[in-house]
Amino acid sequence: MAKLTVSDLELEGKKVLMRVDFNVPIKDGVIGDDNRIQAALPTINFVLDHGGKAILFSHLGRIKKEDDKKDLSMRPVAERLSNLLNKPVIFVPVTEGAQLEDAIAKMDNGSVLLFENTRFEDVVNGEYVKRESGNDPKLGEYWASLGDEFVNDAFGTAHRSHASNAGIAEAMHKSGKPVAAGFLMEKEIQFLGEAVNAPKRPFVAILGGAKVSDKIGVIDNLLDKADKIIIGGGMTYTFYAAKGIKIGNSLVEEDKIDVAKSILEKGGDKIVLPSDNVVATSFSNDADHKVVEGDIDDGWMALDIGPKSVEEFKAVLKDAKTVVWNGPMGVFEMSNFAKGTLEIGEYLGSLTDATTIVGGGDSTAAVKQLGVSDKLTHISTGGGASLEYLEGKTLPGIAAIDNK
Ligand SMILES: Nc1ncnc2c1ncn2[C@@H]1O[C@H](COP(=O)(O)OP(=O)(O)OP(=O)(O)O)[C@@H](O)[C@H]1O
Ligand SMILES: O=C(O)[C@H](O)COP(=O)(O)O
Ligand SMILES: [Mg+2]
Repeated sequence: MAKLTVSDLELEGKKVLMRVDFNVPIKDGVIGDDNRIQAALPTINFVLDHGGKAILFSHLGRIKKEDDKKDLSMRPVAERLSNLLNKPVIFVPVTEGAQLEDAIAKMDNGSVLLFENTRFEDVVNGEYVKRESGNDPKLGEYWASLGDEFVNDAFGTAHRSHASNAGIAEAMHKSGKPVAAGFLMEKEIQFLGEAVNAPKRPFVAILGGAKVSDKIGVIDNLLDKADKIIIGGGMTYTFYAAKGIKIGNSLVEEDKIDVAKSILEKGGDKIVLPSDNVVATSFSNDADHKVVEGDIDDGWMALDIGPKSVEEFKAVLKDAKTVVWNGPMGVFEMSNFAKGTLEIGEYLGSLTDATTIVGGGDSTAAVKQLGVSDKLTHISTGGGASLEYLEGKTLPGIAAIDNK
């Protein structure tokens, strides 16, 4: 069903609440890759060009304790956004209260404001209360009260039912205010929709990265859709554990080993695991490292897939007509463990006959860093969101947008 979009709204002089996904890789206040910020610019510029007041907000990282807030302020994002838009961005270092309300009241038409990380609301007075990520209706109502219209352009967060996307939308509906999709949201739905509804086959999914407990369920569901599922990166070792292969100190989610077992039983040879890995003595680029096949001894951790696995994965990908990739094959941020991700990325770039879609904050950063992003069909800003969309799930962030 067609969704209401930002171009359907009356914007002049309106306070336009905009949920964006600015959950970018960030370390010590330095942004690693700003793809997600860039991807939201068309919608932001559209609102500004039409005389709207753009009130932006996003989560950044995960906040579970007070201390997490130190490194996860939105301030560096506001600075980057200001550079990209080439105009000032009013940064408000709080998520509610008089300071925010006053700043909004003072906004001129065509100006931009970004307030602090919405997940700061997850920890209040030192307690992990999850107001944002548990979708506390009071918080959604409060944020909804700050604006006239709500534009959701945060495709990357659409699989979450949080106060800042689903909660606000519900409150807007109750008060008769419109909820529309931004251009990025619209584009992502269009692109991924084709891959879900009628994938050209063989359809191969590649799952890696580190969010094992989040994404392992997706693999289970993708079994019905994909022809092959390649597992790599940090996702691998929970599956190794399920198969009784030794994993040393590699990343593992103990309480998902049973899920991995049942996926392996159900999937049979649809599931492709790496046969060798680059293992290291510690989580550091300077650590001693070597390639091993099969068992990983105690004192070693796997940080990349090995060369044999790369060749095996390429053989599976060779005839693919649709490839969806989420999650790097190794700790690509460290040069000694980037090779698996690089080689798979380059190989995908060479598959000119296939639709190749990469999703995920770090995965996107990886293909950009490695210089292969131009050769891929679509770079999605969604990680978990693109996967759940591909599974055919209804995403709460999308469901909450008004139909036309
Ligand atoms: N073997 C491994 N051990 C530990 N971490 C790994 C391993 N392989 C990859 N990673 C890490 O996984 C992280 C990325 O995983 P993640 O699931 O966040 O992917 P993503 O593309 O960012 O998706 P999303 O947008 O859902 O977060 C990287 O920081 C990378 O270093
Ligand atoms: O990076 C993502 O996938 C989204 O921004 C959601 O973040 P989350 O996995 O921390 O909820
Ligand atoms: Mg990530």
